[in-house]
Amino acid sequence: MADQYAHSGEDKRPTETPAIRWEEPPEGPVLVLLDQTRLPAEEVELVCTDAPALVEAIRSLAVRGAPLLGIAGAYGVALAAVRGFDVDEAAAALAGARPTAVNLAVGVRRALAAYRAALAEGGDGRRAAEAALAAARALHREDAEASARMAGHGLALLDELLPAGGHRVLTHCNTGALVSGGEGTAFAVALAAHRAGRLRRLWVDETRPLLQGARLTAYEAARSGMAYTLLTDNAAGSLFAAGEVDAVLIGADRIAADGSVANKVGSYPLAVLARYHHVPFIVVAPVTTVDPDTPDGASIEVEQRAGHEVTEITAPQVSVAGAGGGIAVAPLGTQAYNPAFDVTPPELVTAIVTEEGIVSPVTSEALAELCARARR
Ligand SMILES: CSC[C@H]1O[C@H](OP(=O)(O)O)[C@H](O)[C@@H]1O
Repeated sequence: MADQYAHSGEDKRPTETPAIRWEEPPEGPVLVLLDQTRLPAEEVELVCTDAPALVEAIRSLAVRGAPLLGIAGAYGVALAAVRGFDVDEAAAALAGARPTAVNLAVGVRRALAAYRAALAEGGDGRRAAEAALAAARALHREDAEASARMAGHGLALLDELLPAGGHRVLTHCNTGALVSGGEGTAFAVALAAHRAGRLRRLWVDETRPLLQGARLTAYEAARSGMAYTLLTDNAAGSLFAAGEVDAVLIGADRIAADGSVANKVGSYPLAVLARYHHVPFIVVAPVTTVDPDTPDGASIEVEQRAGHEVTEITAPQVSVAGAGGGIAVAPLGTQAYNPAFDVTPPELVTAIVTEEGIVSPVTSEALAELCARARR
């Protein structure tokens, strides 16, 4: 296929503004988020001063993506603590803001444990708040380090599995710096391949209904200078049939103990296509996304979102028209099925890449070891 959509440009930071940062202005500590619902049209920041504001930002996907949700959840606990709110109440609201990405509960749990441990050791509220903040900062740092290591492992796997020369990789949803303390998960692998001169093309699924691919991955890919092409989700099959896909790289929101992978809806059909066309289907996720306490895919709670996300087009540039704030593309009153995620069974997963290495094939023994690492 002609490279008519090749894009060349210097390798810039995906956005000038970090996805999340903790600030301590004179009026008191705040959590500053890059509002991802406004991208790619504009970089707008949300300033959260309490947990309810952060819960709303999580629910609206102003802040999103499993690893970043974990970091945000941990900072949210610290924010409640430093501002003297009820920390247990804040932690419960944050952990319950979205059900599928296990990282959110993990991040909240880490900061809450640090807070409670400081109190148990006789520390006062201020000391306990500092402990929660330190736990959030540590998770932020660890995720950035994990992202870099996953990128290295993932590129090595692509080089091992695929013929020499440029790799043509298809990805779904958004898994770059906007979901991470670093450069992301699956997108970080594509970025590493690009920087090594071994990415021939990144195929970007638009990812209906919220268009994380079209709005966010295309934005990050453009700024990186890599060759990328956007496609509708329903066009992926024809790309496989044309032999234009060498590997699929996706992220994850929860990996169950049996290796089932919950990820953005549309991931499971890609796994079936990849298997049918003998293309590696590679999941890239930090160990914090592995959930030893969820036994299998059927046990994963898949978030069901509002129907208007399907029946209306809601993008930063459009004006208000439909009930949900977008332009109605379906008759008003149309009911819609809108699962935010789907679950891919382990037998369709070629490899799971974490910061600790590559699990392939996905055997019960390898999964048991991965789960043990997740429990540490
Ligand atoms: C690697 S985390 C990114 C992950 O999160 C996305 O979901 P959402 O945009 O709803 O937060 C999607 O599942 C991505 O794979």
